[in-house]
Amino acid sequence: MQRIARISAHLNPPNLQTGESSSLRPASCRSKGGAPGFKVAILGAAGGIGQPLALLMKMNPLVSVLHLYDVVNAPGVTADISHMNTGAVVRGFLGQPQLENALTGMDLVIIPAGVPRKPGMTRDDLFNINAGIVRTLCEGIAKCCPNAIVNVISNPVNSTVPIAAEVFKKAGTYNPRRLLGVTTLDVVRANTFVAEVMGIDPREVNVPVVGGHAGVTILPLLSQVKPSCSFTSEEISYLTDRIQNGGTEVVEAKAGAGSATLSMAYAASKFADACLRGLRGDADVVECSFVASQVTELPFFATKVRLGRSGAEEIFPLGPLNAFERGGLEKAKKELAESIQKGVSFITK
Ligand SMILES: NC(=O)C1=CN([C@@H]2O[C@H](COP(=O)(O)OP(=O)(O)OC[C@H]3O[C@@H](n4cnc5c(N)ncnc54)[C@H](O)[C@@H]3O)[C@@H](O)[C@H]2O)C=CC1
Ligand SMILES: O=C([O-])CC(=O)C(=O)O
Repeated sequence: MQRIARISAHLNPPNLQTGESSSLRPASCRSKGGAPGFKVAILGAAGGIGQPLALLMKMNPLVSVLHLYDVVNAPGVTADISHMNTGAVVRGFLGQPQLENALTGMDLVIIPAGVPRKPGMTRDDLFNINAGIVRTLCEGIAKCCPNAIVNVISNPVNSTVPIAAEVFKKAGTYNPRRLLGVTTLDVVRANTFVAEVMGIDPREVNVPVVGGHAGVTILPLLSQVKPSCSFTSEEISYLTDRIQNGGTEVVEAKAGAGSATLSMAYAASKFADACLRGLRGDADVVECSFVASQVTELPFFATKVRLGRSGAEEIFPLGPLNAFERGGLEKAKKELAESIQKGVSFITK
């Protein structure tokens, strides 16, 4: 049996369309579906974020089936990832005709599809291309896996999440608990930069970052850092600026070759893992996310949320803010209101 498997690996190259091994493979070697767990799809899986994210999700023991969808290169990425000897069964899907098969039966759909920034661009400059991509993908989700949890990574998140919500409303499948904008990278950066300033282990730091995911809408609540720290006003100004502009720091360092991909894949996999632990029924799974919210007068806002079997089951209030943070909140809300409206109008106009 082992010998047959070894020989078949040489004789049966992966299917060029899907990256799965061909039907020439002996029946005794058919995939049995791996360990029990959740079914996860990554849309945009061949991209800068998609590839390392696929790697990390293939390593996640909560994942039993991993679908990798892209409009280019999905078979190659799938063939490569599928050789990892971890539990998840990997299948590849290439191009729009295969979108529905990629989505059918999924518990969690992660969307890093779309163009990234180049130096000099804002995230909003990506709207014209990425809005249409997110709309098409969400139409597929509404049709094929309307109960899936959806993690939106594609920028501008402040607009793409409202776009997704409007697509789901139109299709009659909208459940605000299940639509989650991924802002985890802001928290990951905040934890790292605060730990550097304080000279402590970044794994022990937790900085709530609220608002949205662009410039001044990224609002780190340094007064609520755990373990509790006190900062000088110079440190507050340095940290706030570095956290708000962390994305631009990477875009400039990559000098035209894209934006954050590796730290983002780490952040997306951390957030997806939290969603899966919530789906499994674990208690006290709390992460920041950009969600439908009544914490402010805006229809969407990022705060800490508790993730459970039905998605974002509890949305936590902002907590006490100091004067600096209250000022930041007003600036964040002004820009967020416009970005949210722009996303809504893209579908409803
Ligand atoms: N939420 C966040 O914190 C972050 C968001 N991003 C955003 O993530 C997005 C992706 O970034 P990268 O992976 O670096 O870009 P990339 O260009 O390397 O990869 C994007 C992938 O999406 C695919 N794609 C394009 N149209 C598609 C469609 N209709 N269906 C499926 N796949 C499609 C492309 O073929 C490509 O493989 C960008 O919009 C970027 O701004 C990036 C970093 C952090
Ligand atoms: O800055 C960008 O364009 C990508 C992004 O959202 C981030 O790295 O936070």
